Amino acid sequence: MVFGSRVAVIGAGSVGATISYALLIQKISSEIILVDIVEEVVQGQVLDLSDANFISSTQIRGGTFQEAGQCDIIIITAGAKQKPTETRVELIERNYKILDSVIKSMQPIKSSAILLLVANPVDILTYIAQKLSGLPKNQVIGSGTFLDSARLRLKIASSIGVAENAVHAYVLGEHGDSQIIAWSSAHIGGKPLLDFPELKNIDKDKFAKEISGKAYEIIKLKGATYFGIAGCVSSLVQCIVLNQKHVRPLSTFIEEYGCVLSMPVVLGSNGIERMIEIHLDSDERAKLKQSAVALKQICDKYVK
Ligand SMILES: NC(=O)C1=CN([C@@H]2O[C@H](COP(=O)(O)OP(=O)(O)OC[C@H]3O[C@@H](n4cnc5c(N)ncnc54)[C@H](O)[C@@H]3O)[C@@H](O)[C@H]2O)C=CC1
Ligand SMILES: CC(=O)C(=O)O
Repeated sequence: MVFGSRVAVIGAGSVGATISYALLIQKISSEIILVDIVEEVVQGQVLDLSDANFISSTQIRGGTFQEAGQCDIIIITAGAKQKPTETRVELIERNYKILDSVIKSMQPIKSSAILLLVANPVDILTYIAQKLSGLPKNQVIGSGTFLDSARLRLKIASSIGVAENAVHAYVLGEHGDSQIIAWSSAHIGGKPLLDFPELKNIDKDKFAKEISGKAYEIIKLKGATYFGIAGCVSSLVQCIVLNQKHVRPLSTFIEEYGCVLSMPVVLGSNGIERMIEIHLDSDERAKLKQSAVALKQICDKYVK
């Protein structure tokens, strides 16, 4: 456990509770403070999660928005989730209002805090949180396409027969329907991914649809996704707390596009340290730009 690493989880629904459980198991934070507008939900989750306290050195309790604002890492999961067939972008009206009220209720936010957005549409909400929170942009991050990239690596790893962490491949852009797979830079052991016989003749569009459609598939079957994102977020918390400087595809402000999208970034204890300029071919670049223009139009409706 790293002494003094306090994490707030705002939103104690499926995603917030599962992230809290992953953090408990990870034993990296000193304390988790769970916050929700529905007090009974917080009480219930804390009682349930504290039954697992015997396997952890991390304490969990309910708290106020003000206390959350003073934590080292503030994870925002509060928000409506997609109904089957609903897109993430369609959540913006509801989740903008929730985010606005959460950020106002936490003010003044600790100046060194890292704000980690998870609620959807995560890229647009990250952009809005960068504007509303008053924190430097590198401290306001979205989980972005880290989860999509994990889905991609799993699928590739199982078709080639290597470990997932041997697959160097990213989903970039929107954590949503316009995301792109950066095929042109993807490799295993330095060999371009598409040179592997197992992948040489794949239908890239169909493959990409399976990755971007995985959340829809899970939501259709069980109503929500939460284990994958909890794994992603707890590993991001570890990276921040231990200043590990891993490279992850996260929602970050892209100067060139004037909006927030996922690109590979170096993550450390001060947040995003820098973006990695990944090679993209002209088709990938064009699709990314198209996605950025569409997202920026939505962002501009909410904050200038
Ligand atoms: N970025 C990603 O990869 C993923 C994002 N998500 C997103 O996470 C969000 C949460 O999903 P679930 O936990 O499944 O939903 P949920 O409905 O189980 O929980 C949402 C919680 O937010 C709370 N809430 C609403 N307004 C609030 C406010 N003003 N202050 C504090 N709490 C408030 C609700 O009371 C509820 O407990 C959704 O937007 C979902 O789309 C889900 C999975 C992956
Ligand atoms: C719900 C969501 O954003 C996901 O599982 O990718």
